[in-house]
Amino acid sequence: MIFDEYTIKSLIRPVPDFPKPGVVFRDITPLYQSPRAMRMVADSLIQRYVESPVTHIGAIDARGFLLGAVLAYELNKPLVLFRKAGKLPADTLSESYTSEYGECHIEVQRDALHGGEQVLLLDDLIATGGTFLAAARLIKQLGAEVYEAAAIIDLPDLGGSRRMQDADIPTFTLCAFEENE
Ligand SMILES: O=P(O)(O)OC[C@H]1O[C@H](OP(=O)(O)OP(=O)(O)O)[C@H](O)[C@@H]1O
Ligand SMILES: Nc1ncnc2[nH]cnc12
Repeated sequence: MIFDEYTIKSLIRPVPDFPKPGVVFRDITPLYQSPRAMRMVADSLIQRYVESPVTHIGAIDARGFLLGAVLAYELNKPLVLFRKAGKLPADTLSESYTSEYGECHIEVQRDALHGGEQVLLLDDLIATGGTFLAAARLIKQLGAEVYEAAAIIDLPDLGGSRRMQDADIPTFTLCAFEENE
């Protein structure tokens, strides 16, 4: 299906002052409720990575799991979960980061990667970049590499995509919103 940025953006709802005053929350639930739009999103990502050397899909808790599962299924790759603190059993590695709403921790199981893997990291949105950067540090600690970090939405005013560029993490997003959009 041909990607139509206008359709995708029209299905992302700005919610002022959620979850706290001053934050414009970009709500993707209308997008997930549109099979046609979700097919556009999934098809664009599948096309982009189908011939790539990606060996693993890394999906970020929680909204990134939805995209991650689709991509892992379609590309027939193992799915590695990056979860909020305290959710993963067995031996884990943890990284802390600061998001738009506060201090957080993200974890991965130590035996999820063994070294040399090329990981496609997926999430719904880049804001400060804290989450993607923390997941990228975990991937590096396990001896693997981020092939690319991909999301549906970039919020460039929050500086995340610039921080990721500064950290040499290739980044791909399907659309962007300026602060006043
Ligand atoms: O670029 P950042 O500033 O790190 O922000 C982006 C992250 O914030 C949101 O997750 P959230 O922590 O709200 O969790 P959720 O997916 O469980 O709703 C979003 O899904 C990203 O994971
Ligand atoms: N503004 C925002 N909208 C939706 N999810 C977010 N995660 C971090 N910042 C966000």
